[in-house]
Formats: sequence, C-alpha cells, structure tokens
Amino acid sequence: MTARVDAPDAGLKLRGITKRFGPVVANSDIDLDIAPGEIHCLLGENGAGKSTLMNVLYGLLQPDEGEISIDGEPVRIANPRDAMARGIGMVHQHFMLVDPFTVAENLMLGREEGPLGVLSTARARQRVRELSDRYRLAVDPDAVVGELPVGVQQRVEIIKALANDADYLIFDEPTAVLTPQEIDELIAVMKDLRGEGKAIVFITHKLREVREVADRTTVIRRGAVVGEAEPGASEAELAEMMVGRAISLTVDREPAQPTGVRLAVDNLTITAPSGVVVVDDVSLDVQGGEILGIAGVQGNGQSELAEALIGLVPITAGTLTLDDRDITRFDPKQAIRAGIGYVPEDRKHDGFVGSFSVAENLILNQFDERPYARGPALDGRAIAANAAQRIEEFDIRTGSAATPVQTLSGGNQQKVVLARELSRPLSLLIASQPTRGVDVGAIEFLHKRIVAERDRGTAVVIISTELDEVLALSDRIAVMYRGRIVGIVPGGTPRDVLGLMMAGVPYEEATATRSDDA
Ligand SMILES: Nc1ncnc2c1ncn2[C@@H]1O[C@H](COP(=O)(O)OP(=O)(O)OP(=O)(O)O)[C@@H](O)[C@H]1O
Repeated sequence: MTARVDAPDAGLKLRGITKRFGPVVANSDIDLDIAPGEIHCLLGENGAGKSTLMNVLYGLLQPDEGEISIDGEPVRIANPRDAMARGIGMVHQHFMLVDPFTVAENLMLGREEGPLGVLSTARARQRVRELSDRYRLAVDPDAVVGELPVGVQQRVEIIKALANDADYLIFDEPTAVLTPQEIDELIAVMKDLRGEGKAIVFITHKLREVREVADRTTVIRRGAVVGEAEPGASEAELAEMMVGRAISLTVDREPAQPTGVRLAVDNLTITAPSGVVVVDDVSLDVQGGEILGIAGVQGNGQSELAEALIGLVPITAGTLTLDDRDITRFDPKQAIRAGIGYVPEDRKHDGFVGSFSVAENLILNQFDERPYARGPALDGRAIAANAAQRIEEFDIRTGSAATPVQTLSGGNQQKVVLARELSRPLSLLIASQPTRGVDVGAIEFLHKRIVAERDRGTAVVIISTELDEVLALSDRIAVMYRGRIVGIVPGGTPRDVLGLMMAGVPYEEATATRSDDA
C-alpha cells in the first residue's frame, strides 16, 4: 500500500468553513489544507477569525457551513473528544488546565474527555516523564499546575496534547505569553514534532517567528482567506498582506523633552507573602515627557514594581512620590484618581470585566465620575458617545458597543484596555506588555499613541519582555535582575549589552565583554 503521506488527499482539509456569531461573520467560506510534516502558519489581524477557525477544527464550535476531511475521509468533529480521537490536539491561548491539581492529575482528568480514558496516577506520572524526556519539555509530574510559571504551564498543555497521540497540533498564539528564551525552546520543540511527521498549525503575531518556522503561511483578513504568502516573504511583505496596507515596523519619535521628575521611587522593597524579597531596594525617577522602559527576564520583580505603583501589592519599605505627593499607601482607586493609567500584564484578570459590554469596560473605574455619572444614575448617552469614539479611534473590531468584552478576539480585548487607559488625563502611565497579542497594524498605532502620551508631558513606564518593544519606545532603560536594578542606561543601548545586563552583569562589564568580542 502507498504510504499515507504520499496519497494526494493525505492530511487535513477544511473546505468552505463559515461561522457566524449573530451579525458577525467570523469565518467566511474558508479553505485550508494542513499536510503531515509541515508547520502551517495562520496569519491575520486581530479579529480576523483565526481562533474561531481553530475552535471549529477542534470541535469547540460547530460551523454553519463547510466540511472537514482527514486523509480524504469526511469527518464530523462534534466536540474535542472527537477531535482527539481523530488525532487533533490543541494548545490553547488561554490554558485549560486545572490549577489546584498536579501535572499528572491534569493528564488523568483528560479535561476534554480524551481517549486516555481512565489512567492510574502511576501511569500518568510515567507518561509525563516519557514525554518530557522525549521532547525536552522539562516538567515535574508532581508539581501543582497553579504554582507553575506560564511557560511551564504551556509545556503541560503540549504534553497533554501529545499524550493523546495527536498527529495534528494546533498552537493558538503560544508565544504571546512566553519569554524570548521560552520562545526559542518552544520553536525547537515544534521543529522536532515536524521532524516526526506531525502537522502543526501555528498562530502568532510575531512575524519573525513566522519567517523562522513556517513551511507555509495562509493569511486571513476579515474572516476570509486572502492567500498564501510567498515562501521567504519579508516581515514587511507579510505585514502588508495581513493588514492590507504598508505599515511601519519601527517607531518614529523625536528625542524626549523631559520636563522634570514626576515619579520618584525611593528604596522600594516588596516582600511576597512567601517571605521572598521580590523587589529589593529599588530607586528610580521618571520625568514628565519621558518613557522609561523596564527590561528583564520575566519574574525578576518588574510585575510587582508595576503593581506597587498602582496600589495592587503592599509595599514593605520605601516611598513612592508622584508630582511631589506621597502615594506610597494609595489603593488602586486613589491611584487612578491621582492620574495613574495602568495597562496590566494579565488583561483577563485585572484589565476588564468580561461579562460587561465594550462601552462599560471603556469607562470602568469612571462609573462614578462626570460625565458618565449623573447623580446616582448613569448617563447612557455619554457612555455611548465615548464608546463610539474609542471604537473608531482604536479600531476595536466588535459587533457593537453593547457586545460583552469576553466575546471579542484577544487582540481586540487588549485594545479596549489601552483605549480606556489612554483616554483620560494622566500624570503617569504604567503599561505592562502593552501590545501582547496585538497585530502589527495595531502595534504601529498603539506605539504612536504611547509616544504621543509622552509628548503631552506624561511620565511613562513601559514593562515588556519584548526587547524590541523596550528598544523601540524607551528614552532610558532600567534593567532588573532578581528584584534589583542592574543599571539604568540610555534608550539606544545595544541588545546584547541589555541581554547581558538581564542576566545580572553590570553595564560597564557588559560593554567591556562586548568590545572584547568585537
Ligand atoms: N463567542 C463569540 N460570540 C460572539 N462573537 C465572537 C465569539 N467568538 C468570536 N467572536 C467574534 O468573531 C470574530 C473573530 O474572532 P477570533 O477570536 O476568531 O479572531 P482572531 O483572528 O483569533 O483574533 P486575535 O488575533 O485578536 O486573537 C471577532 O469579531 C470576534 O469578536
């Protein structure tokens, strides 16, 4: 018999997939072929319909029209159990793991009732070990999932999919939440899987990753396939195909015109409930009209520093001063009133209320303020007018202003948070991973807005694990390592020097090492 991969109809084929949500056509007559042994990138703007299509393929959604076949045989995928039985696995954008359970227990649960069926603890632990050895996915079977960093949780998701013997693996924006090193590791795993003949569908907004791994790239715009990108297409070409216009991948900005210190952080120390000192005697200033970038490998105290500035975590020692006012003990409400804008790292958790509408989320924290509050009642007209303006300005792709935010695509949810925070008068803007999950076109716009906020005289703090983003926006860069500031350096500092500093090497030594290498 002919080997399966040689057969003309080998692989997975989607034909004419259409999926509507009320008036929104999320997928319109989509054809997609996924061949064994390929990494197939799915590229498209926020809200283009990528996750919807993958949710159809995984049986989480039923299409209104269209067919799916595997190796020429039509299949109906009614639910994830069917998908897994057909060899389709999915690593979700938002993990579907059960936090209080261990890795092995999560495998046993087979959350989506996979073909693993009943599995003993011993067998599950052994399976985790086998798979983690084979694919270099270091995971302890007995670790409690909720206590693991996101990068490791993602490995657990991959192990779960592999434990079900998936031939087709869907990775829906897996790199959005990973550090650069974790991204490299994940890409190596994806290449190994491809080498074994598995097919991978890879969704990402990072064009560099597409160029690194894609055997084939299908571009979707507004629910329909635009076409396949040419092999070897440049980042600029991919971006243009995706968005439908040429876009600038660099940020145009004039040198900063600092207006004097607005934010002063003095000897800030934060001790976590576990007793670990997560921010250790940090002092820094941010001037009005300046962007201070904070670079560092995730987990080196940057998140806690940001959360302390907005009053979300208690401070152990030190002081915070904004425009000569002591804000050290402010709670979030007071901080917001003092003109602090905050874009949280975890938008789902701290950024919005999913069941509230887009319009409501755009005025969250301002419900009791003019012009939205009129006495004890809300002024519906003012709320609607604000929503219409922000949706237009930030190009938020939503059915209407009344749509619950939880049904928006990931990137559009992020735009709602940024639109809200960038639309009130600010003294200080703190933005953690501001463009996480956002498409290149929207990044261009959001970066311009952040620079415009600086030029208005606001003090801006950007925290990002994307060194490209820190470099594109920052006038000065503070590098954090193990809760301390390793150094505060000029905006244009070379990447490799920053990289060394992120590993704890002081600036002078890092620059000397660099010239030694040269
Ligand atoms: N459950 C739902 N109810 C209503 N509308 C939905 C639902 N799920 C998705 N949509 C809509 O379908 C469209 C496509 O969304 P989808 O999440 O597939 O986009 P995406 O390409 O994955 O975007 P992103 O890059 O931002 O993640 C969007 O307009 C979204 O608001």
